[in-house]
Amino acid sequence: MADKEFTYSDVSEHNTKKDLYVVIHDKVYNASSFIDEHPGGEEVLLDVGGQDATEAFEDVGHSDEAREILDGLLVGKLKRKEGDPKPKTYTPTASTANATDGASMGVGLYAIIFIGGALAFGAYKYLQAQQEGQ
Ligand code: HEM
Repeated sequence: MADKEFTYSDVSEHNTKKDLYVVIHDKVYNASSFIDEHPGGEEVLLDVGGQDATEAFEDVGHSDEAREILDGLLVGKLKRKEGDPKPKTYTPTASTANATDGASMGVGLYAIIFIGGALAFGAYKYLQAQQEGQ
Protein backbone atom coordinates (compact mmCIF):
# COMPACT_ATOMS: atom_id res chain seq x y z
CA MET A 1 0.00 0.00 0.00
CA ALA A 2 2.86 2.31 0.79
CA ASP A 3 4.01 1.88 -2.80
CA LYS A 4 0.92 3.55 -4.13
CA GLU A 5 1.47 6.66 -6.16
CA PHE A 6 -0.66 9.72 -5.74
CA THR A 7 -0.80 12.78 -7.88
CA TYR A 8 -1.27 16.19 -6.35
CA SER A 9 -4.90 16.22 -7.35
CA ASP A 10 -5.44 12.79 -5.72
CA VAL A 11 -3.96 14.11 -2.50
CA SER A 12 -5.89 17.35 -2.59
CA GLU A 13 -9.16 15.42 -2.40
CA HIS A 14 -8.23 14.19 1.07
CA ASN A 15 -8.55 17.41 2.97
CA THR A 16 -11.11 16.75 5.67
CA LYS A 17 -10.50 15.72 9.25
CA LYS A 18 -11.77 12.18 8.67
CA ASP A 19 -9.81 11.82 5.48
CA LEU A 20 -6.65 13.83 5.70
CA TYR A 21 -3.59 13.33 3.54
CA VAL A 22 -0.47 15.43 3.72
CA VAL A 23 2.65 15.41 1.60
CA ILE A 24 5.97 15.59 3.40
CA HIS A 25 9.21 15.17 1.46
CA ASP A 26 7.25 13.85 -1.52
CA LYS A 27 5.69 11.08 0.51
CA VAL A 28 2.00 10.86 1.17
CA TYR A 29 0.76 10.35 4.72
CA ASN A 30 -2.72 9.73 6.06
CA ALA A 31 -2.94 11.89 9.17
CA SER A 32 -6.62 11.19 9.98
CA SER A 33 -5.92 8.66 12.71
CA PHE A 34 -3.35 10.90 14.31
CA ILE A 35 -4.99 14.29 14.08
CA ASP A 36 -6.75 14.03 17.46
CA GLU A 37 -3.48 13.10 19.13
CA HIS A 38 -1.32 15.72 17.46
CA PRO A 39 0.38 17.77 20.21
CA GLY A 40 0.45 20.71 17.83
CA GLY A 41 -3.34 20.61 17.49
CA GLU A 42 -5.70 19.66 14.69
CA GLU A 43 -5.92 23.14 13.23
CA VAL A 44 -2.40 23.14 11.81
CA LEU A 45 -2.90 19.73 10.26
CA LEU A 46 -6.22 20.73 8.71
CA ASP A 47 -4.49 23.80 7.31
CA VAL A 48 -2.13 21.64 5.28
CA GLY A 49 -4.64 18.85 4.56
CA GLY A 50 -4.39 17.68 0.97
CA GLN A 51 -1.28 19.78 0.46
CA ASP A 52 2.47 19.78 0.77
CA ALA A 53 3.23 20.13 4.47
CA THR A 54 6.99 19.68 4.23
CA GLU A 55 7.83 23.24 5.15
CA ALA A 56 5.29 23.44 7.97
CA PHE A 57 6.47 20.13 9.37
CA GLU A 58 10.17 20.98 9.19
CA ASP A 59 9.75 24.54 10.45
CA VAL A 60 8.48 23.19 13.74
CA GLY A 61 11.55 21.00 14.08
CA HIS A 62 9.63 17.83 14.87
CA SER A 63 11.41 15.18 16.92
CA ASP A 64 12.55 11.74 15.75
CA GLU A 65 9.53 10.37 17.54
CA ALA A 66 7.29 12.52 15.37
CA ARG A 67 9.09 11.14 12.30
CA GLU A 68 8.48 7.59 13.52
CA ILE A 69 4.78 8.34 13.86
CA LEU A 70 4.93 9.72 10.36
CA ASP A 71 6.41 6.45 9.07
CA GLY A 72 3.39 4.63 10.44
CA LEU A 73 1.04 6.93 8.55
CA LEU A 74 2.68 6.43 5.16
CA VAL A 75 0.27 5.52 2.39
CA GLY A 76 2.34 6.13 -0.70
CA LYS A 77 4.46 8.53 -2.59
CA LEU A 78 3.77 11.61 -4.58
CA LYS A 79 3.83 11.43 -8.33
CA ARG A 80 4.64 14.82 -9.68
CA LYS A 81 3.12 15.94 -12.88
CA GLU A 82 4.01 18.92 -14.97
CA GLY A 83 2.28 22.05 -13.74
CA ASP A 84 2.06 20.77 -10.18
CA PRO A 85 3.13 23.11 -7.43
CA LYS A 86 6.88 23.19 -7.07
CA PRO A 87 8.39 20.73 -4.64
CA LYS A 88 8.41 22.27 -1.24
CA THR A 89 11.30 20.19 -0.17
CA TYR A 90 12.92 21.59 2.83
CA THR A 91 16.19 22.96 1.59
CA PRO A 92 18.83 23.41 4.23
CA THR A 93 20.77 25.25 1.51
CA ALA A 94 18.34 28.14 1.84
CA SER A 95 18.98 28.42 5.54
CA THR A 96 22.69 27.83 4.97
CA ALA A 97 22.61 30.77 2.57
CA ASN A 98 20.81 32.78 5.21
CA ALA A 99 23.29 31.61 7.78
CA THR A 100 26.10 32.90 5.58
CA ASP A 101 24.29 36.20 5.33
CA GLY A 102 23.84 36.14 9.05
CA ALA A 103 27.50 35.35 9.54
CA SER A 104 28.72 38.19 7.37
CA MET A 105 26.31 40.53 9.13
CA GLY A 106 27.62 39.17 12.41
CA VAL A 107 31.16 39.95 11.33
CA GLY A 108 30.06 43.45 10.31
CA LEU A 109 28.44 43.91 13.68
CA TYR A 110 31.58 42.76 15.48
CA ALA A 111 33.62 45.17 13.37
CA ILE A 112 31.34 48.05 14.34
CA ILE A 113 31.51 47.11 18.00
CA PHE A 114 35.27 46.77 17.77
CA ILE A 115 35.74 50.12 16.01
CA GLY A 116 33.30 51.74 18.44
CA GLY A 117 35.26 50.29 21.34
CA ALA A 118 38.55 51.44 19.86
CA LEU A 119 37.18 54.97 19.36
CA ALA A 120 35.84 55.07 22.90
CA PHE A 121 39.17 53.87 24.22
CA GLY A 122 40.99 56.49 22.15
CA ALA A 123 38.70 59.24 23.41
CA TYR A 124 39.20 58.08 26.95
CA LYS A 125 42.99 58.09 26.58
CA TYR A 126 42.83 61.50 24.91
CA LEU A 127 40.79 62.99 27.75
CA GLN A 128 43.06 61.36 30.30
CA ALA A 129 46.12 62.87 28.59
CA GLN A 130 44.45 66.27 28.54
CA GLN A 131 43.58 66.04 32.20
CA GLU A 132 47.14 65.08 33.04
CA GLY A 133 48.30 68.05 31.05
CA GLN A 134 46.25 70.46 33.15
C1 HEM B 1 1.30 14.01 10.02
C2 HEM B 1 2.26 14.88 10.25
C3 HEM B 1 2.67 15.26 11.65
C4 HEM B 1 3.02 14.45 12.71
C5 HEM B 1 3.12 12.93 12.73
C6 HEM B 1 3.31 15.33 13.83
C7 HEM B 1 3.69 14.89 15.07
C8 HEM B 1 3.99 15.72 16.14
C9 HEM B 1 4.50 15.29 17.41
C10 HEM B 1 4.79 13.84 17.81
C11 HEM B 1 4.68 16.39 18.17
C12 HEM B 1 5.26 16.45 19.61
C13 HEM B 1 6.63 17.09 19.58
C14 HEM B 1 7.62 16.28 18.78
O1 HEM B 1 7.74 15.06 19.02
O2 HEM B 1 8.29 16.86 17.90
C15 HEM B 1 4.26 17.53 17.39
C16 HEM B 1 4.28 18.82 17.82
C17 HEM B 1 3.95 19.91 17.06
N1 HEM B 1 3.54 19.90 15.75
FE1 HEM B 1 3.30 18.27 14.59
N2 HEM B 1 3.13 16.62 13.44
C18 HEM B 1 2.76 16.62 12.11
C19 HEM B 1 2.49 17.71 11.32
C20 HEM B 1 2.54 19.01 11.73
C21 HEM B 1 2.31 20.14 10.88
C22 HEM B 1 2.00 20.09 9.39
C23 HEM B 1 2.42 21.23 11.64
C24 HEM B 1 2.24 22.63 11.10
C25 HEM B 1 2.72 23.69 11.60
C26 HEM B 1 2.73 20.82 13.01
C27 HEM B 1 2.91 21.61 14.11
C28 HEM B 1 3.30 21.20 15.36
C29 HEM B 1 3.55 22.09 16.48
C30 HEM B 1 3.40 23.61 16.47
C31 HEM B 1 3.97 21.29 17.53
C32 HEM B 1 4.42 21.76 18.89
C33 HEM B 1 3.33 21.64 19.90
C34 HEM B 1 3.82 22.09 21.26
O3 HEM B 1 4.97 21.77 21.62
O4 HEM B 1 3.02 22.72 21.95
N3 HEM B 1 2.80 19.43 13.02
N4 HEM B 1 3.86 17.10 16.15
